[in-house]
Amino acid sequence: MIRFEHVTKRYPDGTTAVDDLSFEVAEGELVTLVGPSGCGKTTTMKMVNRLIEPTEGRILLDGEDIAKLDPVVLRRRIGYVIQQVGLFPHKTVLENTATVPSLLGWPRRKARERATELLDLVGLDPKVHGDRYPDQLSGGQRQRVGVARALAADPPVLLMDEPFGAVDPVVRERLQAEFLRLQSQVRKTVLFVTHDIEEAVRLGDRIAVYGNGRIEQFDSPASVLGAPASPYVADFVGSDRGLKRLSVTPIEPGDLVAPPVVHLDDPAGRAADRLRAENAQWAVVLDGDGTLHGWVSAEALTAGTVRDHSRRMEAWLPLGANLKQAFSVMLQHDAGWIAVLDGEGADARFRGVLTPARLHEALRRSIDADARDVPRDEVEVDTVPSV
Ligand SMILES: Nc1ncnc2c1ncn2[C@@H]1O[C@H](COP(=O)(O)OP(=O)(O)OP(=O)(O)O)[C@@H](O)[C@H]1O
Repeated sequence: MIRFEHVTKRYPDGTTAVDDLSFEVAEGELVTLVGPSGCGKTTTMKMVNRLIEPTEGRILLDGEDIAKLDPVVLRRRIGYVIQQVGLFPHKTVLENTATVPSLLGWPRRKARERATELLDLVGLDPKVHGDRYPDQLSGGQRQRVGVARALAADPPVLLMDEPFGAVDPVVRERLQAEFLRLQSQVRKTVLFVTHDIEEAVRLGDRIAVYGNGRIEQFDSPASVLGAPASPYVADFVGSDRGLKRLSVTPIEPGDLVAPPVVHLDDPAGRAADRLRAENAQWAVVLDGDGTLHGWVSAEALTAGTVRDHSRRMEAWLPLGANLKQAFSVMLQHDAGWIAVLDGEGADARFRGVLTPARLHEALRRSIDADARDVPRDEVEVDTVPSV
């Protein structure tokens, strides 16, 4: 979709901002460009919409050399979001959002309808915020309008230059989560510049780690964190990269253990026998239809049915949630394990449980799997015996 071929940018004063860059962004992919200040990220991005022209090399958009396209026509295919947002102060939020469709000559009503739809999509209520002016919005809301405006003409490509850089960390996290949700719906091809490695790993399908005009590593977030290509990258991602990697490592079926399972209406005596036979202290309790109800301890199973003794289990996640969420849920519920289901709906089935030891093992196996380029369930790691 976007292809850089040996692109170099030298500014007139002799600064080489980008040096012989070659990489490709696939259709619908979100690539984050991350690196310290001044390493060439913004220059890279601005060459895509021709705010800056390369000195050497070429950039292809859908196979077409962008140097041969009219810049105005080119920019219609590219949404652009920057940190300073750049909303027109004398125009309402709705008018700001409708800017590009209006420029493209859409009928006024259609442009406003589209703007209304977009505001909704980025989490702003058009009825509440649509008629306000930019200075009547919070920083986070202004950023949302910036994203809505960039998406208004439905361009296939989005360029985002530190779009969430100016808001506080809490708002920033929320905007990132909302943007991920939005991207899963609209599937744009996105180049996203940030100097924040946490943001880069959270948002990127792949990350380009920049160092002085060159890409030092271009890889999945898990690989960049698990197997940095050079001491420079290792230093940039930080010594706590194992911890950061938790957030990009999903829970897989092979990570789960299968504890004894009993049903709500089982007689307590029979359930107690099962647990004794399996030498287990507790069991997972399922409803009649196989959905998760909770858990029961072996010693509680005295008389009646399992229902009389079982406790509700709030500590659960769906498969595919990441290990950081798993750890966080364990801490939040002070739980020694969490249940893992095959989805989030009311009919989600119980798949197994994740324990702290298995969580650690999953992390180690995923690092090993990336280093050896094999699927995670093919990796064996030595398990530290429990004490
Ligand atoms: N117009 C210009 N003339 C000369 N040098 C420039 C110009 N614009 C940028 N540079 C230099 O090119 C290099 C790359 O700049 P660029 O803005 O691409 O970096 P960046 O990685 O986006 O940095 P930041 O994170 O601080 O925005 C820097 O050394 C910068 O000083």
